[in-house]
Amino acid sequence: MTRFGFFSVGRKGKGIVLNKLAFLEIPLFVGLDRAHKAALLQQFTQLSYRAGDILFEEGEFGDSLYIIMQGKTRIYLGSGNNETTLAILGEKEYFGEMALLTGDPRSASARAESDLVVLKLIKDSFDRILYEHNTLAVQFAGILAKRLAKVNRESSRTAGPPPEEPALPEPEAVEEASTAEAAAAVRPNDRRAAAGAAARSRLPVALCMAASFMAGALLCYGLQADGASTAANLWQWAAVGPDSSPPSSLSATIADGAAVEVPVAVYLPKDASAAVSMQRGVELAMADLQASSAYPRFRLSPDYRGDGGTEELSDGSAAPAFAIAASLPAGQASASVPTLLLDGAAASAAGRSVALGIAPGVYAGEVAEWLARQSFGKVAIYYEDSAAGRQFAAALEKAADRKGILVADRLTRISARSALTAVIGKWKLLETEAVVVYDSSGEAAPEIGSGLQAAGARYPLLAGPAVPAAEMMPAYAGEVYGYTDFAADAAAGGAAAAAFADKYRAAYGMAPSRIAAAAYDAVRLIALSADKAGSAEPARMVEALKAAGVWEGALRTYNFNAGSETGSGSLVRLLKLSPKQGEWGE
Ligand SMILES: Nc1ncnc2c1ncn2[C@@H]1O[C@@H]2COP(=O)(O)O[C@H]2[C@H]1O
Repeated sequence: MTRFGFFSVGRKGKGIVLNKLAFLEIPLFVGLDRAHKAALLQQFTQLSYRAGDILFEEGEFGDSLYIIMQGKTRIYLGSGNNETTLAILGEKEYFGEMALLTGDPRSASARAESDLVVLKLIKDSFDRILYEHNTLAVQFAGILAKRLAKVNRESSRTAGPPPEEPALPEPEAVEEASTAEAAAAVRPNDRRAAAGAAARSRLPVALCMAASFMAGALLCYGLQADGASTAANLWQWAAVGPDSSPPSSLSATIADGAAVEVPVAVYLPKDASAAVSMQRGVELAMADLQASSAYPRFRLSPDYRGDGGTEELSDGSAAPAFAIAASLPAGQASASVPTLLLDGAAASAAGRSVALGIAPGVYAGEVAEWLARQSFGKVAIYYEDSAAGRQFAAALEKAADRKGILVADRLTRISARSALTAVIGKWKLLETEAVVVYDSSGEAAPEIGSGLQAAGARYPLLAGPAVPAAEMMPAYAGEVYGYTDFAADAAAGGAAAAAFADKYRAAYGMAPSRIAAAAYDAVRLIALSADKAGSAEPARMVEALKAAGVWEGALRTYNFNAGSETGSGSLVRLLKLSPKQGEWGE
């Protein structure tokens, strides 16, 4: 099987002419007149595949919708002997819409079942078309309800009820219930009931899009949540046990006189500005260590590795005693090197890894509390395209649902300003009441804020865990709130946070970001661990770090002895930007 092995690619307008009549007959476009259909046609690209070619795989980032013009497509989960077919779709049917509507990764894989010709529509065009042609939302709702009902029917046949969930009704009753849910959804007051019904479906995450502009039709989506498995993978990796043996070159203990070298692998994130911030945090800490000669028996030697940590740890350079990574380095599932994760929860990073940040799930819980206190009934989430972002979005959706708040839209990556305009149009249609942003660079909220401003929308905007600099936000006339664990953001940090912020400003002429502070802390914590352990031997350093107790850092004050820092209610700070002064306050 080849991937993307299409044998001819029709260019816009050229190959499509052949399919013009067929295009006009696609049921999805039934509500559009001929002129609109003809205009729409220009947005599509025609592609051809051979039988067996894979169009995309489960879990991938999805940026296109496909309509089948000729042939068949198999939609399936798993691979090899574990492959399960969800559907075989034929001419004039479409697939790939879920990732576009939710921003989640592909919920299933798609393979050409026969030689195949499809029309492909990229996300920007999809968002715009959905916004411009409301009737399409109703078509999507219809197909979606059918797919969901079929999945429900089949899963109730093949599996018993999952643990801790109410038993499903019989297959026929499920279909009725789906119809009832759809009917309930048409009455605006029952939208929450419908959202609850979707959330109770067998699929772990449900998304309901209220398209209230058209007779209150509601799209209820049942989707495979990726958040849970991402989190499981993350912590499985983080929980690499103390029994994995350290690199032999590191069993060095202190020799008389000379400082012991502690090689540190620094995995820079893919995002360029975050990578610069992280590197600066490391450099500042190194300079501080040298200047203060705080731990004279040890000399840290950072070794930068790029590309989001996808390089192998054992790539020929000195085996590191410790690693620092923004978040889970991909492909490091069995790393035996202890790692300080700048994101994630201290409580969840077991074994040899220690996370410095607050877990995205903890943020999500606090944000849901706040949303409930403000009496918001329906919100949209924009989250960064990372494991932490996905965890946050999934956890917020769950926590919000428990409080009767509907997450009307959940998306990641807005590729262009025009796409943002379309997204805001969608939020308006969905009657979103607030927008929650999860972004560790602090750059997304100002972007979204200025988009909202331009569109004349004034949703309260909640931004974190890196809150944007106050001076980046005043263009937005709506209310802006921040949530963070970064003491400097919260302007309530201790002496360590203030001293770090001063040093950073002096060195680089700007305020430090959250990731810079976390990287600064990470380097100092590694030096402290070696000093406490009296050794550069990884296992001993980890033990020493975990017994370090309360330690005031630049990012925040950590409690390494606490065992669990989650849910204490005091870890996450909520701030409000006062529009007149352009300042954050608690
Ligand atoms: N149970 C199903 N029946 C039919 N199509 C499905 C089913 N589940 C997923 N799909 C389609 O497969 C696609 C996989 O990628 P997306 O999640 O973007 O969008 C998905 C739907 O278009």
